[in-house]
Amino acid sequence: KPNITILATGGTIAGAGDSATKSAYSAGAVTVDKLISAVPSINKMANIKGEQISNIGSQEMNNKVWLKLAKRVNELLKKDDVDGVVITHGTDTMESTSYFLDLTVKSKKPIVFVGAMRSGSSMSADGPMNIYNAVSVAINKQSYGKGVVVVMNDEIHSAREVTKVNTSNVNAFSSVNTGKIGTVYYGDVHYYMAPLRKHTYQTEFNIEKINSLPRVDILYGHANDSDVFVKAAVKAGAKGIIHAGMGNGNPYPTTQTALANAVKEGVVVARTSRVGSGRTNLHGEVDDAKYGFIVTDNLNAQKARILLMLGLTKTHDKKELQKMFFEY
Ligand SMILES: NC(=O)C[C@H](N)C(=O)O
Repeated sequence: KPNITILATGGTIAGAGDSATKSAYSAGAVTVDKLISAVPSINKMANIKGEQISNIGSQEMNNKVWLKLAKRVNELLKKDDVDGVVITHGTDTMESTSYFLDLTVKSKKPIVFVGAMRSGSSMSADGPMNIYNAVSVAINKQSYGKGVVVVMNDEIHSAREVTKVNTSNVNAFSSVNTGKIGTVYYGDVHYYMAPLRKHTYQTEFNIEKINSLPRVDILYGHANDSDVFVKAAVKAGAKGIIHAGMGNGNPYPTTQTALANAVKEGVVVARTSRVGSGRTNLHGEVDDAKYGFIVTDNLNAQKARILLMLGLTKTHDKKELQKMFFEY
């Protein structure tokens, strides 16, 4: 039997409430052992070990946990007696943590994120089936070399592509630009696509000696916007700003001037879009060459933030950073 380690970080999948029919609950309430014992059938598929990394609602996710988790996964997957990992995680920031690991874990072995939209005490909790499916994906030979994947609601998504698209439905995840890469139905795994952008074993980012990450802020553009938040971000010490602009990443004029000034002060400004799908293209309505902006390709703001943080650990050269956005 393959050896799978389940690393628990918290989330609704580890949540508990007082009533099966009421919405109130606390995320990160039960430990990894309890999560594993709720799905005894996974012990028939694999030798399962559990580790607790954190026990938080994923809205509390932070750089410290990201670095701890990524370093631990790198360490585990180097071992001959670990064949893959499953990471239980809250759904609010699962798209960010999974992408962080996609860019920092150097292994071809399966790395599978899983969460739940209903807590363990809820009627028709989705966690146990999601965990069963996640372990099935982690032991599947076809999962090798596919980078970090997210398993939710019978679907397999690539970490780069997946985003949370619903606040409360069980069907809360979608890969809006490319579609899911596979399905998993009662443990029956089928892949249809593989990610082409660089990930995991192809990554140039090395976090082994890194204990903190550069500050990158996200600003959300809107009609009648202003320059105050750009100035505040620069003052707070941001090394990068992701601007989620209107349409094809368009900032409001006053905001655009402030962003151009931020570039002059050495801040890397990357344009993305608040639309939620599609590429933010260079030199559309914005003269990127003139202002010194770069673009995030089709990454949403929260994913672009991660790539820029990691990029800034290597270089401040805008050409090189722009290249990364076209490669990862
Ligand atoms: N469904 C969930 O997991 C939501 C929760 N707030 C979390 O992200 O931890």
